This record gives sequence, structure tokens and C-alpha cells, in this order.
Amino acid sequence: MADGIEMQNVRLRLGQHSFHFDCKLPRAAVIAVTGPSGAGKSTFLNLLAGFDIPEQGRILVAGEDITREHPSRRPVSLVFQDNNLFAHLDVFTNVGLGINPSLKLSATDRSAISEALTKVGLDNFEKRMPSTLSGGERQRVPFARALVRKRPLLLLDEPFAALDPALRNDMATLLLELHRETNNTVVIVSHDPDEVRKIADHAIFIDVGSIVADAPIEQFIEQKDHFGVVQFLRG
Ligand SMILES: Nc1ncnc2c1ncn2[C@@H]1O[C@H](COP(=O)(O)OP(=O)(O)OP(=O)(O)O)[C@@H](O)[C@H]1O
Repeated sequence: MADGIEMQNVRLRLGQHSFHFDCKLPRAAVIAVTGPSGAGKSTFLNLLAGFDIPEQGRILVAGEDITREHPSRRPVSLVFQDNNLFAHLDVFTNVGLGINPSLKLSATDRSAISEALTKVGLDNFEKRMPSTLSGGERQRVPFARALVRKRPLLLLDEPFAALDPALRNDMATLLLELHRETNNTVVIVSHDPDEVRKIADHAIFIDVGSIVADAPIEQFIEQKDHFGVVQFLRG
């Protein structure tokens, strides 16, 4: 079976920073992307999403070359920390955008949206506007959107960083439930070693623009070779 994600000798420069990614990551797994601030974690996600394009190398998802694919045509859904909702659209419509950006929704689409909202615990929130939601409720909406999109790859850039610890834990549990239900591949940037231990099957550590540790989680948490990883795991 093809790997979930493969970066073959991917190189990119942004300003003064050079990035080099070469990895094969498992399919249908939760993959944590860790590393110090400014190391290149968001850039790694942006390459997968198509917001950054490599100057060299290839990116494959489930065996398919997506290196030059437009972001909208990639097999990915995104959940970022704070760019997720359109303020002038209600919760139902915000989720509907995940199915069809022009919002031409069939009856089947409409029931899929209601079902997804129920799954993330927002069944009575369809007509609510984003400004009336709590932080935790607002954070659930993009998960419902990701559910209706049914893409094989879910990218999350520190999705819970703004939430308090109890809510972070609830959201991590919700993410795991949705992952088990859809069997998607999840790539999540995290600064939280407890979160990584709780949800990840596999982890990578990026330092100064390249991957310096890449292992199944059991091996990753036993890492002694790289000081940055040891320091990260200590919290
Ligand atoms: N378009 C750009 N032009 C110039 N420099 C950039 C650009 N995009 C990112 N960088 C720089 O590349 C480096 C890596 O950025 P990136 O956002 O990938 O880091 P990160 O590991 O996600 O950091 P953090 O944990 O702080 O979010 C940073 O120093 C950033 O300032």
C-alpha cells in the first residue's frame, strides 16, 4: 500500500530560510509535527495544502503526485487556529462551504451537514452566528466542515492553542473519535507533549527547516539522540 504522505527531496526558500523535507509518513495515522518556534512546522503543512510550492522535489499523497495541484483540488481539509469561520454566515452555512463553495446544496448535503454538526456536539447551533459562540463551540465548526468534506488528509495547525486545558483535552478526544470514524490521515502541529502522547501514532520533529526525528510514537517518546526532542518531551 502507498504511504499516506511522501515528500521526496522537497526544497524551498522563504526569505532567509531554507527548508528541506524528505519523509514517508503512514496512512490512516495521526501524525504530530513538533519542533521549536520558527523551525518550519507551518511551512511543512503549507506545502501539503498547496499554499507553498516546492522549488525542487515531489509531494505524494496516497501515491498521487500533488506537487503542482491547486490547493482547492488537493485531497485535504484544513483546521487552523483562527482563520476558520466566516463571521457573516451562520454555523450551518459555514459547514456547507466545505461541501460546495457556491452553497448549492442538495437535500443529501443538508442532512450530511446536520449529521456532522450533531457528531461534533453542535446540533442546536445551525442558525447561530459565529460571534455568538464560545471559543470551544467555535472550534468545533471546522471539524464538522472537515467531516462533510470527506477528504483523506486532515491538516491542523495548532488548532487548540487558544483553548483552556480542559477544552483542549475534549477537542483532542473529539479529533480522535472523528479520525477513528473516517480513518483519515491527520497531520497536526502541536507544541504540547501531553497532547502528542495522547493522540499521535507517529511524530516528526523539525529543526531549522528539516526533519531531525521521524518515528512511531513509542520510539519517538524514547528518543535520546536529539536534545531538542528530549527538551520538547519534558514540556
Ligand atoms: N513567506 C515568507 N517569507 C519569509 N520568511 C518566511 C515566510 N514564511 C515563513 N517564513 C519564515 O520561515 C521560518 C519558518 O516559519 P514557520 O511558520 O514554518 O515556522 P513554525 O515552525 O510553524 O513556527 P511557530 O511554531 O512559531 O508557528 C520562520 O522564521 C518564518 O519567519
